[in-house]
Amino acid sequence: MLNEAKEFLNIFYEETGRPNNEMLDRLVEIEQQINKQGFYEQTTDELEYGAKVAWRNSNKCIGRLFWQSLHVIDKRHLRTEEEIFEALLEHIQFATNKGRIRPTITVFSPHSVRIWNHQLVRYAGYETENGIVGDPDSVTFTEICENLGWESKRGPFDVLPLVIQMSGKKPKMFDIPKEHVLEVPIRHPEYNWFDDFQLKWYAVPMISSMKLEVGGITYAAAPFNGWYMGTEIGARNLADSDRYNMLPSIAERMGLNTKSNALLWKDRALVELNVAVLHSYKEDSVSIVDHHTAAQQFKRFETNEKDAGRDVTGNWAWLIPPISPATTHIFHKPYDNEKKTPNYFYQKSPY
Ligand code: HEM
Ligand SMILES: N=C(Nc1cccc(CNC[C@@H]2CCCN2)c1)c1cccs1
Repeated sequence: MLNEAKEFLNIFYEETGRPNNEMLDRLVEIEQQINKQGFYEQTTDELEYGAKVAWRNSNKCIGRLFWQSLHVIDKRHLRTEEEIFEALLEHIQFATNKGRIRPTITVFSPHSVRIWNHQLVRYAGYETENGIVGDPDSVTFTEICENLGWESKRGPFDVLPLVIQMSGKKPKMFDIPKEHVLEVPIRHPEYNWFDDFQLKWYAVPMISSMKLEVGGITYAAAPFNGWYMGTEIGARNLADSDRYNMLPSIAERMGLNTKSNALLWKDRALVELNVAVLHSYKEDSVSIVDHHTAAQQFKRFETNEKDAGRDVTGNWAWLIPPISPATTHIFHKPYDNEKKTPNYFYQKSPY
């Protein structure tokens, strides 16, 4: 832990222009804390910078240009599930900001809290005798919520409750008041029949299942949000055959012959679904980025990093968008997938 603390302190002091002698004093303090208690407590400044650098080091993220503008909320002092629930509602409200989404992370006490949700807002999924209703990705977690007593409406877009567990205790479940959840109905700029699908999606993606690692300290509950790239919703969440599987129905309404692959009916339906997603979010003034703009922003990130004398690391397979990947510069170059810390990592499931 001391070595990881030293490595991080070097980055923190060097990149923020803090004096070297202060770093040495701080390192003595940290070494004493570790020798005495087996761990150390980071200052809010250290934590804030660490969370930003962790974003900068996230190899799968195309949105890293804005890494320095992350809002970091320090909630390490909270001790009860109720306080944590309140802090999560504050996060949702602050990040949503009536649609002008603010990239934000809330950091809770290391190792003592787990949030069982994959994302703070996500739709439930139900196995029924005639297929799955809602989001197939959520079926397992939905069953857990129902076993914990959650009353579900068994509809296609039911927002799941928050499940918060303090170490050593049973998890507690909290419904999110619906006025906290901003959603966007999906409509198409030209095809009026698109409304008949009654599709919608939530405005803000807030990942709550990953851990933040900074300077040897692991924060197992540190939910973070950005805004969506349109393809996440239009080319995966609503399109995948094992998600909302909308392509056949859209192609049908477009009058395409779905018997012949060569007519590219899937591709035409995909493009129109993505046009609809971007159109709907923009018309409702909810932040979103198309994959072409996102790739251009990522190019600027690469240039900035080079100018800062840092090597950019990345995971090519995740960085290319799922539609028209070869129309972006990313497709045409390799990326070094070296894992640096600070960073965000997967962690073992709490259930
Ligand atoms: C501001 C707008 C942002 C956009 C448009 C964006 C875009 C994306 C996209 C499209 C992915 C791939 C997700 C997938 O395919 O499932 C991704 C992954 C990721 N992003 Fe970003 N991002 C943004 C902000 C952030 C922020 C604020 C953080 C953390 C502070 C972050 C951390 C990550 C991480 C850790 C992954 C990899 C997730 C995994 O391994 O499953 N991103 N991002
Ligand atoms: N735009 C976003 N998308 C995003 C980022 C990280 C992780 C995810 C969810 N990825 C998991 C899904 C499910 C399997 C493959 N993709 C989405 C952001 C979410 C939080 C900050 S940015």
